[in-house]
Amino acid sequence: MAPHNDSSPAGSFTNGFNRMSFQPSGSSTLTVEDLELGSSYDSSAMEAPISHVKRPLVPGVYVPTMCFFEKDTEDVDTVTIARHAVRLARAGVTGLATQGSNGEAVHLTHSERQVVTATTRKALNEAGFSHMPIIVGCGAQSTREAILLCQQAWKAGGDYALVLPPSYYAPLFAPSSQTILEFFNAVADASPIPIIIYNYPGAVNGMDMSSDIIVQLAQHPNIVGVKLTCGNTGKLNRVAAATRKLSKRYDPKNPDFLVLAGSADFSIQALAAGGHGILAGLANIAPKACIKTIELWNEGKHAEAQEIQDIVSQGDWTAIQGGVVGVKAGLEEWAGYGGYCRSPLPKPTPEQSKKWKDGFKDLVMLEKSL
Ligand SMILES: N[C@@H](CC=O)C(=O)O
Repeated sequence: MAPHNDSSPAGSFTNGFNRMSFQPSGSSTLTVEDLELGSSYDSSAMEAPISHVKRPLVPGVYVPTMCFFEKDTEDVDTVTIARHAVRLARAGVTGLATQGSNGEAVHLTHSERQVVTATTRKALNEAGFSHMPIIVGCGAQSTREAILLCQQAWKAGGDYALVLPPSYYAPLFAPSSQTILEFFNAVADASPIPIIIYNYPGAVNGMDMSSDIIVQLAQHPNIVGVKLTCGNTGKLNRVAAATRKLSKRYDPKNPDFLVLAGSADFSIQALAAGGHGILAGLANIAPKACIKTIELWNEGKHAEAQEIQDIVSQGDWTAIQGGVVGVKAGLEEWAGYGGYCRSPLPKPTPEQSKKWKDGFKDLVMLEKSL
């Protein structure tokens, strides 16, 4: 059994149930020509060589970062992307995820996705956070495109791939069917970076993967975690328990298979059920509050953790209702940056912006006090 932070070379970046080698080592460089983006982008992030070092996936708070756009042109705003990544890192989060739901991946071309990831990697490295892992959303409708996204994520400096099941043709197969099993196994076989399963029924035509299929997939040597946005803590408990048992030498500080709550509003519930942390959009607004909730729980200060969780859950209700538009409006109102989502997502009216601002107020006050 090899935990993630063992001293193996950057060629065996896998879970410990069944060790195999996938991760190519060395370095890669993206070029503007590769990306065919034109001249409006800051090319420095793409042209810096990206060295692929091993960044362990440990328990904690992971943030699916927002993607930012220039107000007039809707071009990717690399300056704000870099600034936001560094702000989160300085707040103490464990890792970042680009191209999650909050990162508007569905609004980006493949090239733009690489720009966002490379910009984030470069910003973290330059600010002294070169150890911090980046997870990259790589879900796609075909197995072939998902593999391509994993390869591009690796090339742009991503360490792990967050993969949703395909869903457009969902009526043709069940969420826990052989088709889904084969999809994840094929992507994991071919991906140069380890896979984290993303179970988010709301984003994929209602497809809700069962604990049985997740545990089965967890035994693939290149599948190393799950983000459960389904909010089902019973499922989370079953997956955490089964993967713990599968582990030959379970280390809670460095588990072979990381089980993450997909929303901040069930952080302590997930920890109580054997989970290892969160990968949650609300941490864009209040990273310290999310971290504090988990720290207090892990220190056994359950009443204090519950108090903070109460505020976090209320804030998350605003994020859930406002979605990516509301979270961006909250950032703009409280942190002075954020801007708008890419079209066709609507720009909030002044009344809506005030509503989202007020909805995050208690959470932001808590955040500022930490
Ligand atoms: N509510 C979720 C949305 C996606 O998983 C989050 O907090 O990130």
